[in-house]
Amino acid sequence: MARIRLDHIRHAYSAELAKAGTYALREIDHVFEDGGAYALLGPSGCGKTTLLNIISGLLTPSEGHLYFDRTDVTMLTPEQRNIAQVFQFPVIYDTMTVAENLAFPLKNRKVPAGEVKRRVADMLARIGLEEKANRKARGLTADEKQKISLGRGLVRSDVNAILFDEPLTVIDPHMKWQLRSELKQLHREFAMTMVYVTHDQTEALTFADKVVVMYDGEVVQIGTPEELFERPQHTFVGYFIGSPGMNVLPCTVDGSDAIVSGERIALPNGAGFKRTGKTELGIRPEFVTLVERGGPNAMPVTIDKVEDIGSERIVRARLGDHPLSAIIEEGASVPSQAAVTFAPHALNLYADSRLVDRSGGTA
Ligand SMILES: Nc1ncnc2c1ncn2[C@@H]1O[C@H](COP(=O)(O)OP(=O)(O)OP(=O)(O)O)[C@@H](O)[C@H]1O
Repeated sequence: MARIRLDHIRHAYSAELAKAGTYALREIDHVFEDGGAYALLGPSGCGKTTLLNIISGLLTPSEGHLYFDRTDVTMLTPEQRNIAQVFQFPVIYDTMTVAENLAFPLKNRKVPAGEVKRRVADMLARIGLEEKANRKARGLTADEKQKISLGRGLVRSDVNAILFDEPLTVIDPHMKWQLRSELKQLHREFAMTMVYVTHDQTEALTFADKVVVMYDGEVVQIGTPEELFERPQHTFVGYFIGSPGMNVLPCTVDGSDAIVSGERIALPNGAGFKRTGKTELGIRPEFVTLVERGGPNAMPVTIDKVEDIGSERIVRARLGDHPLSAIIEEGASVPSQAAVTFAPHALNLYADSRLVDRSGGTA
């Protein structure tokens, strides 16, 4: 498999759009390591499919270069790039049997018959279609057809990468989990380079080693699920990952304190910096504690509502004029004169939406 390097890639869908400065991808300069499982995650229109299509060769970028290992593949066709693709909807041959569909990409590449038989049998078991191996694909459900598509994508071992574009959309919800586990297992066994587009955070966080969060035509962070949770590099990542997302509170900075609605909050790293742009303090609801007013560092809040979500409750409150969510345990009491404290280690400071690092600069 291959290491994929995106070298200063930009893309506008027409010369007019480029002239107007409207780029679907504004600047992508990243490396996807050989054997890594990456999920491209972001809201509708952020550029995930555009980026995937540039990797597959369905689109040529307006600017920049794409490398598979050391080979510049920017101008190569999808066939020349030797990749496997799985799309949102099934792409299979209806007149072939399930087994013939799986064997097709292998026979095309002149894989010896014994090897084809072994790999097809293995894949049939993984996608749970052994009993339908000799049935024509035509009569199968959409769900089963998409499993064949997945199988066809995964059956080859000689590809540079396997690209998935929202492949589980048509799959029944209870099967999704099983197929995701199967993908993960295959990735572990064969260390395939996988790039998986989704707008579903659960799907991204359970599938990928590294999640590539995209926002408005840019990659705002590439990180493990833990990194995205603990240190969102951009306020969008904090807001998009987690349920509810990170609280983002407008603030000013005075020395090593942040000031939110007149409340002074000591920053953990004492990051003192002078800046005239927008500054915000990020704190996840998991690290906001509800307390009685009057205690040390307690900041008074107004509670709007408390939502039950099974084993926990979400408290929707306001700190001054700013909405603030806290997660508390199911049985925990909500003080009538409520205030909050923030766990110091979980405070993140942002300048113009980017995380301020320990030296006071932005990521
Ligand atoms: N063929 C096209 N012509 C012009 N603009 C396009 C074309 N395809 C996509 N775009 C625009 O490019 C931007 C990125 O689109 P893209 O489909 O890559 O986003 P996405 O993150 O995959 O969204 P979704 O999750 O809805 O598929 C959007 O603003 C979209 O309107």
